[in-house]
Amino acid sequence: MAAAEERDAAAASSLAEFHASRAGVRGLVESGATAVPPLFLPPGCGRERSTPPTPPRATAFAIPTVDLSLPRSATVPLVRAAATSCGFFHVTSHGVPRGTVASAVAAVRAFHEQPAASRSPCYSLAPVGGVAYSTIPIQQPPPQDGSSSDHRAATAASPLLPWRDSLVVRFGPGPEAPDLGRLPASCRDALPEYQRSLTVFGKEMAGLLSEALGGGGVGAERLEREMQVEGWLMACHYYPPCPEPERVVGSLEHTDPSLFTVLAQDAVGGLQVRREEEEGGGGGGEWVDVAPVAGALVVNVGDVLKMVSNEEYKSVEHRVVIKSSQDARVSIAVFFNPAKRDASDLFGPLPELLTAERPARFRRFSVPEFMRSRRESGHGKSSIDSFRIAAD
Ligand SMILES: O=C(O)CCC(=O)C(=O)O
Ligand SMILES: [Fe+2]
Repeated sequence: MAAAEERDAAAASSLAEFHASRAGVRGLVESGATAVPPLFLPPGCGRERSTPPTPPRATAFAIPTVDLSLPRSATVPLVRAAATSCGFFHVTSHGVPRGTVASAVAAVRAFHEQPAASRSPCYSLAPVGGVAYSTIPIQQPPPQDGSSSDHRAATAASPLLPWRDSLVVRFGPGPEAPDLGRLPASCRDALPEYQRSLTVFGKEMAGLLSEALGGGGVGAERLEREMQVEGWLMACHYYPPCPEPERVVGSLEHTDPSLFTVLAQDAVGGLQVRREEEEGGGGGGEWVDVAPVAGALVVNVGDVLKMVSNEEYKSVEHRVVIKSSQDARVSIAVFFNPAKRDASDLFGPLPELLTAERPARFRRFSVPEFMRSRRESGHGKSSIDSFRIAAD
């Protein structure tokens, strides 16, 4: 066997061994690991190099805040300014009771911190009964030089794991509730309650994002009508403390495929967004921390809304770094996606946004087509390039 093939085979077998433990990254920490196994080291950041990557520059930048206790005449322009500039904002006075958020975050922590024997029956890379607990391998971006014709095969040959375990719960579609029977009692109560509360908040957010589009030309129900916005997919992340935090990634840089995402995070921190300097962004902007704000939820625009808004709104790259060798971090992301998912349900820039000066920048697409493109081209911002209409 050639050396490269041997390395790939060894990596594939350590990945299989890791999944077979069914205990996640937390299992490694519990077993007393003092060094990070190679599976978690991004190429160029430790596998071949002994020096750690340069940490991001500390920047005094805070994402905007939208206070929903203000009158609508004030919140709509605030949402517009935030979604068109940095694509990420904090929302306060959002109507989701503090206790509901705190109970959900505590329940997620409780799930991940129960003994391995209790959480391992849920370990699965594919959702069973709407529930999956696993360390989801990172799909790495394809090489820039186009040398790999089969990106997925290349990714499978050099697996990379995030320093994160996730409990993913799908609450819909359909009347059937997810099977939460194997989760601790705190999760069975707190997660559905949080999801119900977020559904109400998500509708309000969809209305605001809709009304803030096109400088007043699009009605508050427009997105809801077009896309039947739903918030059924909940990713409950747990980032264990890491003995070598600077060598791992909690989440590789990516954009969200959603219309928009709502994130609750505890006080540990680690989420970073890439600031884009100019329209279109060169991908070279600096990384800045989204410091946790007590009581606030984070909202970010996803790729689908970026395209539907004809790029008025920004879907910004973000990532998670591990800050601590002591504290585990918990976050809960709820993805608000279009409910219409058939190949015949086409979405594209809303016609009322299009003018001679600003013609459609994206062609129409269906959700399955969009998800396929994302699988093929990685989770970075280039995944929507295949829908872009070239400017003359
Ligand atoms: O944990 C976080 O702060 C971010 C999670 C995230 O970006 C995602 O689930 O898409
Ligand atoms: Fe994300």
